[in-house]
Amino acid sequence: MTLSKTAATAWSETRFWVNLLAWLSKRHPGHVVVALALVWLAWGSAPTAIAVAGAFMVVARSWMLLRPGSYWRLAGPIVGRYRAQIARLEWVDALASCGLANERPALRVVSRWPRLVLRTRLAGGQTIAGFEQQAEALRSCFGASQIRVEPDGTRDVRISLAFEDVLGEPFAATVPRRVRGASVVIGREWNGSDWALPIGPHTLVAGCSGSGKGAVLWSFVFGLAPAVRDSRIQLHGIDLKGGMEILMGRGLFTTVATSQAEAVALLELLVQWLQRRTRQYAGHVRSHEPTTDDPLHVIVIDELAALTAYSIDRELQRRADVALNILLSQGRAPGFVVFACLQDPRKDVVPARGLFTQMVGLRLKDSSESTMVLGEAAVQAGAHCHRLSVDVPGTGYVVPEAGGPPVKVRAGYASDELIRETATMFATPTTLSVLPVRPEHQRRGRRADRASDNV
Ligand SMILES: Nc1ncnc2c1ncn2[C@@H]1O[C@H](COP(=O)(O)OP(=O)(O)OP(=O)(O)O)[C@@H](O)[C@H]1O
Repeated sequence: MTLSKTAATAWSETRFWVNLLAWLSKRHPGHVVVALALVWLAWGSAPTAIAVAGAFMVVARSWMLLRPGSYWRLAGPIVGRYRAQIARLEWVDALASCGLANERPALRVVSRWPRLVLRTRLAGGQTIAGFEQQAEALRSCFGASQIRVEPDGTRDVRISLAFEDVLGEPFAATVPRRVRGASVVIGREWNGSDWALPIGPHTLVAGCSGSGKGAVLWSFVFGLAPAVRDSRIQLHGIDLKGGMEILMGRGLFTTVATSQAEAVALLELLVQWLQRRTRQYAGHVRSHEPTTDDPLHVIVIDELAALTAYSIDRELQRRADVALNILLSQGRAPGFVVFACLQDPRKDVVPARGLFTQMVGLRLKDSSESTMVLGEAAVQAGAHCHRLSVDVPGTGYVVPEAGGPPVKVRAGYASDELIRETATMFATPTTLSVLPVRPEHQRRGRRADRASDNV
């Protein structure tokens, strides 16, 4: 823990005790007067009392840092009770300062710990969207680190507040023993629960350089690794940054393309497989079930723009675009899924952006980029990718597949050793090499050379 973090924690701890004292004085003034009177009477032994109190605080803090699990099991419910009381006291003022005041602002505390979950009834003229728009203001009123606003039935709104930032400290990526269900665990959500990413939809992970796209990519690949070893999933990697990222886990990939010409050959081969499978399935099967004979093909692309925008060879770029669009628009049902990472989400860089059905927004440059990736509603509801700090790589926002407000998430850290170990342990039994395509202009050049040699 850095010095600044320790100072921030100490400051928040002090604020907590001062607030608690203020609340107790408001709520139980008699008890506070008696306690102060006892302290005054015991003033003669003040040094002992101060030493005991100091020792108590040091022990409590060390316990919290060294054994957070057991500390919060004991302290959590007490802290939760206190926060619920503070929320009750501040509720009316908070609503008023956020422009959400109403005549009967009833409040129900649904749960106190580890999150404070509040429920209130919408007054006439109020909407869920109104609360969503004010989510950020409500969050700061309660001094929470995270907030989530969602409908609860038809007339109530549920506000969940988290005070500890569980995503603040990095944690290691995990490799499961088997793939369970149709999603893989990538990391943690804002409230400490698992962040599971559905496998089926085409996924676009957008984030500027150093935002931690690699962590999301490898956590996704790790989640699929057991099915890769069993041949129920085949991974195909495209890494036009010379293979620096994907070749680290080469053993997991059936094919890898590290040049534009290889990438086009690979994508066009996959389109052929897709079309063959679609013909086989026509009239019999409507959605693909992965088996060893008919595996799910997952195409993992490290920097999508290198394929669709930054190539000097226009013909190869056009062919890559066409093949990618076919995979994105027709691939889901016959079992071809694209997972791509990207630094610059502008439409002229990635024309096929709209064909991705699942977006992960990591740290981005400005609010317009956050809107491009997650949509206006998500940004209004608090998905501020452009405000994420550089100190928390791998952190971002996702919009749940089932709808609802955006969720703050963080991917587990994938070290080079873990990538290599996983690639060895779960290596695919099927590897293929792709022969790079030769663009038409090169072939024409060759033919012209041969013709001039013959003259
Ligand atoms: N989840 C994480 N937890 C802790 N550290 C992380 C996490 N993800 C990434 N990092 C660290 O952040 C740095 C940048 O990560 P990474 O290379 O994955 O970013 P990137 O978005 O892929 O960048 P680029 O586009 O430039 O390749 C690395 O030093 C990495 O160790």
